[in-house]
Parts: sequence; structure tokens; C-alpha cells
Amino acid sequence: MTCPILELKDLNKAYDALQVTRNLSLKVLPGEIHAVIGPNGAGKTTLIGQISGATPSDSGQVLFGGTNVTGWSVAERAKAGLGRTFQITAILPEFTVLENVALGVQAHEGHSFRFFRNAARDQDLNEKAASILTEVGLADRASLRAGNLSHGEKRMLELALALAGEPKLLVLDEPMAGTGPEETARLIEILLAVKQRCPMLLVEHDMDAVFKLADRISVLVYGEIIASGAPDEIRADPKVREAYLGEEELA
Ligand SMILES: Nc1ncnc2c1ncn2[C@@H]1O[C@H](COP(=O)(O)OP(=O)(O)OP(=O)(O)O)[C@@H](O)[C@H]1O
Repeated sequence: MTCPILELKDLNKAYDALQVTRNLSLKVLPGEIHAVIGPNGAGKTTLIGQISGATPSDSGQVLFGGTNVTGWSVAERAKAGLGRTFQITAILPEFTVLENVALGVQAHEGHSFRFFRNAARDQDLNEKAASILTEVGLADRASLRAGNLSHGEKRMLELALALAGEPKLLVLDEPMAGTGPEETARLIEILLAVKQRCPMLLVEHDMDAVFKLADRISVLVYGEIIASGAPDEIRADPKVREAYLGEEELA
């Protein structure tokens, strides 16, 4: 049997009397995009915090690559290969796009930020960074100041920064938020390409994007997963239609 890259077992989190996630279990398998959808306030952000380690769970377990990481910090999980993106931006606006990614590669390789002292290493970092920029479609923006990128391009750069950490799993928090239709279409293509080497857990409100990207979808309502399955199963599930998705959205 394939070992899940991420397995959540009976996770719970309450804020005072408000139970935000409830006996929440799910798996992300190698090679797949598993989307989590649900109405506002369903607990998606809280769940991402529980996965990344930013929000301690009251009970339950997070297994990453088969290892129990429940008690691990954000930094420890990130080091183990849990990449999170589309959060508060880590982009350095005064640096070029290439420098941003090269610094990300440098940080991942365990060097502190020494700002490019060794020429040979610079070249190696720059080559790795350039290859990641090609992967996310930003090669022609490499020498631009990151602050001058469009909103959608900044999202691609955030993805590039996450990839610089060579993650074993990417947790994507609303990657399509604020992007226009063209950029969304581009981002979908890029994420489908990235999926070939990195599985993802995707939280996203854009249903069109979710149904194009996801191999499996879990539907979260009031902190509970009410349905989990292939996109067609979710589309046809009466509980999901009733609880969350409008009939017309699924037509
Ligand atoms: N730190 C906190 N303290 C108290 N209540 C919180 C806290 N964080 C979240 N909540 C509450 O938990 C519930 C779930 O919030 P959460 O942000 O996880 O939902 P969400 O599914 O991400 O919503 P959205 O789609 O709007 O981002 C909400 O009722 C929210 O008010």
C-alpha cells in the first residue's frame, strides 16, 4: 500500500466553546493534489495551521512521510519538507526575482544569509534559482525587482520560494485569491506541472480551479469532513450540494 505523504488522524481544535476542527482525518498520497473546500468559517485556515504547526492541536496526530510530527514546530516541519505558501509574503521587494529565489535556495542548503560571497556558489545558486523560475513561468522576469511584479506574478514567486525549499509536500492556502482569469489559468497549468514532482494539499475557494486541479476533494463544514472523494463523486454528493455548493455551480 502507498504510504501517505501526509496523514491527519482525528485532529481537534477548539477556541473556548467553539469547536473549530472536529475529529478531522485525511490523507494526501504521493503524486496527488488533495483539495479542501468549505464555506467561510469552516475551519480551513485553522486546519492549515494545525498541519504547518502554527496552531497546536488539542488532540489527534499529524503524520508526515510516516513520521509523527504532531509535537514539532513550524521550523522543524518545514525542514522535514513541509512547504507552505501563499501566506504572509516572504518576498523581498528590493531584491530581484532571481535573487529572491537564490536566497531561498541558499537558506534551504543550510547557509545563513551571507549574501553571495563565493562566486562559484553564486553561480550554482543562480542556476538552481533560474531553473525554478522557468518552472513557475517567471524566467523572463528574473532581473526585475520583485516589488515591481504584478499580483499574480508575486504569487508565482511565492510558489518559486516554496519550491526552493525542495518540499515533499506543498500546502497551498488560496493560491488563486486576487488573481485575474488569465493568471488563474496560468497558475493552474503551473501547479499541474509542479504536481509531477510534489504532492499538494490545496485550500481554495475558486471551484473551477479546484475541479481542474484536484485528484481528491474533502469538504469541510463546521470543522468536520462531510465528504471526501474524487471530483465527480463530490460533484454528485447530495450532502455536499446541500451544505455547500450551489446546484448551478456543479452543473
Ligand atoms: N484565534 C482564534 N480565536 C478564536 N476563534 C478563532 C480563531 N481563529 C479562528 N477562529 C474561529 O474559528 C472558525 C473557523 O475559522 P477559520 O479561519 O479556520 O475558517 P476558514 O474556513 O479558513 O474561513 P475562510 O474561508 O473565511 O478563510 C471561525 O468561526 C473563526 O472565527
